Amino acid sequence: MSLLRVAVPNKGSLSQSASEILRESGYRQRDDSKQLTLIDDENGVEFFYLRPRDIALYVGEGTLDVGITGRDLLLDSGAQAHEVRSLGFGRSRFRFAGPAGRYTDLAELAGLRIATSYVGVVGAFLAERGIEASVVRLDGAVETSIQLGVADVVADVVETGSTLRQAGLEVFGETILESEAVLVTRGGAEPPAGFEVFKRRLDGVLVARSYVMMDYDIESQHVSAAVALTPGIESPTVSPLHKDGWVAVRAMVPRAGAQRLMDELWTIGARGILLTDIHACRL
Ligand SMILES: Nc1ncnc2c1ncn2[C@@H]1O[C@H](COP(=O)(O)OP(=O)(O)OP(=O)(O)O)[C@@H](O)[C@H]1O
Ligand SMILES: O=P(O)(O)OC[C@H]1O[C@H](OP(=O)(O)OP(=O)(O)O)[C@H](O)[C@@H]1O
Ligand SMILES: [Mg+2]
Repeated sequence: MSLLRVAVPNKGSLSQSASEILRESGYRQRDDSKQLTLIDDENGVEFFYLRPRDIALYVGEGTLDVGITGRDLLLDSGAQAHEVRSLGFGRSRFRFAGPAGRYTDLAELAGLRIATSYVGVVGAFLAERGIEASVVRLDGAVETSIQLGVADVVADVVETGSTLRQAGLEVFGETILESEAVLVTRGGAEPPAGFEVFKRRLDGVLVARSYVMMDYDIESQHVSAAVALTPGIESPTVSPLHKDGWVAVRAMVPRAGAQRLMDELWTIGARGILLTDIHACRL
């Protein structure tokens, strides 16, 4: 059987979380950050640890079947790879920034020097708006380029904003793009063998991360009100209790807001309300 070839970020912000979700999905992952490839025979997958910036290119060329990278890096690459689903980690925004208080509107970019590591994203944005500006390509630490006189503004990934603040810079104009880690495959091609199982495993972990299992007991007369609050994914399980007139209800509920839901259930008479983590699932 041929192995599914999967690209995983070897360094940077996405690397650890990418390996984590793969581990939770039941795949082997490297223990040594210098390891370049790893074969997980039992699961029919070979992992290639690559720079996240290069991953869309390998997948777009069809050299590798699937990759985990950032949406911003995928768009920047211009590769023939496409986003299959977002993975919920490595969230950031791509923004323009300049000296605090200097600029307010992206129309002011005309004629300026813009430092960035994302030449593709910035070039496409300027072309779309018909703004003429020069782009200075840097590998990293772009925030320092203004102070050093090689650029007037920067376009970069912003997460907490603390790097910008430290450099005395401030974002201006609207957000260019919202990024997070994404799963990519080759655009327009048939999904490779083994991909459906791989994707279903990751989907299972993502659902398990965003849902919890809720159990409670309630008098039968209140069960429809309670079930309206906890409809579950398909439908909640309602089982009889030994105590007459009472039932036990079990349903998956979104993790966010689960505490509020417990308060509401209590108010309508539910008791013995329990929340438990789900580790994986297939829905
Ligand atoms: N705080 C962050 N800084 C940089 N990139 C981030 C951050 N949070 C999420 N990301 C995402 O990580 C990807 C950048 O990958 P990259 O390999 O450049 O990592 P990095 O965190 O910049 O690490 P390094 O600069 O050490 O290589 C992008 O998709 C970006 O949106
Ligand atoms: O908004 P923040 O939370 O401060 O994060 C954003 C900063 O983090 C990244 O830099 P990184 O540490 O990857 O260094 P680099 O510029 O050398 O890539 C990114 O390029 C920003 O500079
Ligand atoms: Mg970086």
